[in-house]
Amino acid sequence: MAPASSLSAWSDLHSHHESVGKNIVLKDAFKNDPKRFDKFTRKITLPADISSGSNGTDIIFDFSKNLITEETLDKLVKLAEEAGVEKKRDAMFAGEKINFTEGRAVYHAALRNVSNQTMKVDGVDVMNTKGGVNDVLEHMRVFSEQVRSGEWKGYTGKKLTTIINVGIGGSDLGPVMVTEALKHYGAKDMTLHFVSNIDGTHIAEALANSDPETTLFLIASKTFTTAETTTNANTAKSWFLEKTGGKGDIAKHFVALSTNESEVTKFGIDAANMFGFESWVGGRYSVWSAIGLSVALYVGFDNFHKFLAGAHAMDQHFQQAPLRENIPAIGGLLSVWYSNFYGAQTHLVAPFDQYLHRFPAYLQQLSMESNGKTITSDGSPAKYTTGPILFGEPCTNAQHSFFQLVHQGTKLIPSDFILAAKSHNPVSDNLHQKMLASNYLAQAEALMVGKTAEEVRAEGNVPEELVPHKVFMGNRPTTSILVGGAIGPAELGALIVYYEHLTFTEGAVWDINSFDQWGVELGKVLAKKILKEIDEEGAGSGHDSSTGGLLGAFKAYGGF
Ligand SMILES: O=P(O)(O)OC[C@H]1O[C@H](O)[C@H](O)[C@@H](O)[C@@H]1O
Repeated sequence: MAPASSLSAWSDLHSHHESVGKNIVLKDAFKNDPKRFDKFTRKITLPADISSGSNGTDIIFDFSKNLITEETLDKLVKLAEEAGVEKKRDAMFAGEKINFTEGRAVYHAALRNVSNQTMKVDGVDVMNTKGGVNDVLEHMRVFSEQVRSGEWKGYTGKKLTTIINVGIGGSDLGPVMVTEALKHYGAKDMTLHFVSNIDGTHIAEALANSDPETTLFLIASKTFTTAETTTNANTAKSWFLEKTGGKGDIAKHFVALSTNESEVTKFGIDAANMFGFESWVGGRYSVWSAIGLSVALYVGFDNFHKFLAGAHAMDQHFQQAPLRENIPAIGGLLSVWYSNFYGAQTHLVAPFDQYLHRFPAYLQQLSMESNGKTITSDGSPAKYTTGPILFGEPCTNAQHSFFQLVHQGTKLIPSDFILAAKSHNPVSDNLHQKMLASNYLAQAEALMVGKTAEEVRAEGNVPEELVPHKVFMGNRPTTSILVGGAIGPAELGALIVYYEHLTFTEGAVWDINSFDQWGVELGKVLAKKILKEIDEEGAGSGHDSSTGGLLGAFKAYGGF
């Protein structure tokens, strides 16, 4: 494929931005077109049997507060067509090796293919082959039901009620985010810990309150070679063997979620207690795989299955809807519009939902590890900016910290706001929910309409020198996502996949490989060298004076 900037739709969008885009005044656009909301809102309805309520949940994506006209959308769709977004999407769903730097298919959609359509990689049916998607799901179902019911017992015959997931990156962020988001559905007698950091504090704190007789360790690592995870896992194993006086049965208390059977067995976990997946599942897309075992244990397999089914519904939408109606494709194209034509550098995601408090952290890996790339498909550097800096925090908290910059700073920050119409906790007669919703609506409105100097003056009693400080420029774009019910497993699955395919669309337009992550390697290699040097005499070798100086100081102060 060609670099995006060589496409004719790209230059066309540049002229369109000059003549139309930069002159759009959103509040006027709404005044002039009473149908703007309808024109730019898209909806997906989840099947009733997987939705959180008794009817199928609608999820509304209101794109109308974005800096677009109908013509802009047409031109963005044209860009997607010229960039081959649909072709690339179809290649992904056909199991082609679109991860071209690693020679791998990108097939996480197979993990949530609950309608069991035929999906093949290299001619092999990945759904029904031995050890394939359906076999692993069945293994997860049986195991999670045994643990939850107490049929699976620890070495002294007790039920396992503490789950410690040891993993990092995609082997951590998905499970953490999803178990937090679905806490309402979680087993009340279960305590979960997620140990990711190599900082010994993380594992120490998790072990401090855990009882080896009732603790289950999930060692989650696609490669089973990640330094943090193998080190934390070994520390956990030593703790377990020491606390049980060597009587503890590893087979009852340790399972592995991995693609690497030989490393798993070397670690001492029986292959029978390994939940596998394939190399075509990228780490940041692995919560749908065996890596999601903590989710299945916590919320139960039926709910895990609904989570997959909600994701599948969004996959089907992405595969089938024409680009102009395609929700994730529109999300991705808007991101390109702001990044490449308005010079926006960031993307804010603010869930108005406490259960989604780790959602932005999860999306950081999804977005930035996927599209934080410079090199295009022909090996040359992109002549345009790529992946935005994604950040966020739940609201209303974020309003009281960094929203100042979003409202009055010098940067354009396209923002997504997410709200569920129904709360799982409608306390105080829904007062909290109504206040939450009023903020969700008010923030998007305030960012859009702003406040002029005349309006500030009209409020009266404002000294003239304060007027400019109280002006809000407005015209700041937001996408409002409204879940027409409560966020249950299926709704969450669909929301995640919206962002997955939004990220896919961006990468497809930018002509980069969204599925490798070479950028994380250099630091790992240097850390290995320095680790050795900490145990050797001196302050290492071949370093710049800053690194060498700090290494020496660390050794002196730390007593190494
Ligand atoms: O699951 P693992 O093989 O242990 O990998 C864990 C993580 O580490 C790597 O450095 C990658 O950047 C991530 O994409 C991955 O999710």
